[in-house]
Amino acid sequence: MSQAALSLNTRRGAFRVTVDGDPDAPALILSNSLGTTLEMWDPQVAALAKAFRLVRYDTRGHGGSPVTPGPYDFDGLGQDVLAVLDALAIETAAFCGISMGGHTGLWLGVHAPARLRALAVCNSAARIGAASAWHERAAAVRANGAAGMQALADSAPGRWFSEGFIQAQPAVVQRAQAGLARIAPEGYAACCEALATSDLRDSLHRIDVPTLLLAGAHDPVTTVAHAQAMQAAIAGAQLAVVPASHLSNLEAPQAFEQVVLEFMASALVR
Ligand SMILES: O=C(O)CC1=CCC(=O)O1
Repeated sequence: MSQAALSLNTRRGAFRVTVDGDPDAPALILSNSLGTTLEMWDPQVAALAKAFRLVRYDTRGHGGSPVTPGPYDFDGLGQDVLAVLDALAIETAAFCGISMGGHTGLWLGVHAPARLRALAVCNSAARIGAASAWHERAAAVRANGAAGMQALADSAPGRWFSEGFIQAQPAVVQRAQAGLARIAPEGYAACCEALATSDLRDSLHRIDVPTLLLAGAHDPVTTVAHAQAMQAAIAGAQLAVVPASHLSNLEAPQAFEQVVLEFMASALVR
């Protein structure tokens, strides 16, 4: 049973946060993907909170965190993480993020390495998608509001899950779609614009924290090849491939948890 979400006052606004696990354990902060909230991590809470002081937050523009007008950028999304850590008096933390959340982790690895003990970048890339496609998506959402979010939710299963999983686990898929339909259009659009403008490919070589790159074997968005390219650029980075599509923590929760926990255990004893 996880703790109720709280509204955490930080220097960058009031973020919706949950904190589970032993307050004296090492901190691990989890960062959600585009169009989801901290609830995306519900399947992982029991396993991860046994070993960590587990912090989850809604990324800006999502859930109960500030929906400030866009565009956003990853300097801002990364500073948000540091503000959450500061508000909780956490000096250093391990970080795990999926997709947009993983890209936020890459930004932190480049710009705030002193705050990170370990970095798990899951289903992500140093450059996610094409700028023009993100700008088009942002414009469509701003133009169509809630109906635009519903259209994105209708098309989400093919971006997020493999066909077999969609057939086998319709309740999980529908819950994720319903969550996406509830995201504020401006917050979603503003994050699309952050993705449009961020390219960390030339900065990855600066990351020197222990790094895991977790990819989904069937992910059509951020592919195994994207993870391999990041591995080639980040010294000592580990690569793991799990049998899943894009939202791998939902599609292959046990494999996801095992890979992340094994990586964190080895990284945190260094
Ligand atoms: O388009 C999607 O929903 C997939 C995705 C890209 C970045 C992200 O966080 O999710």
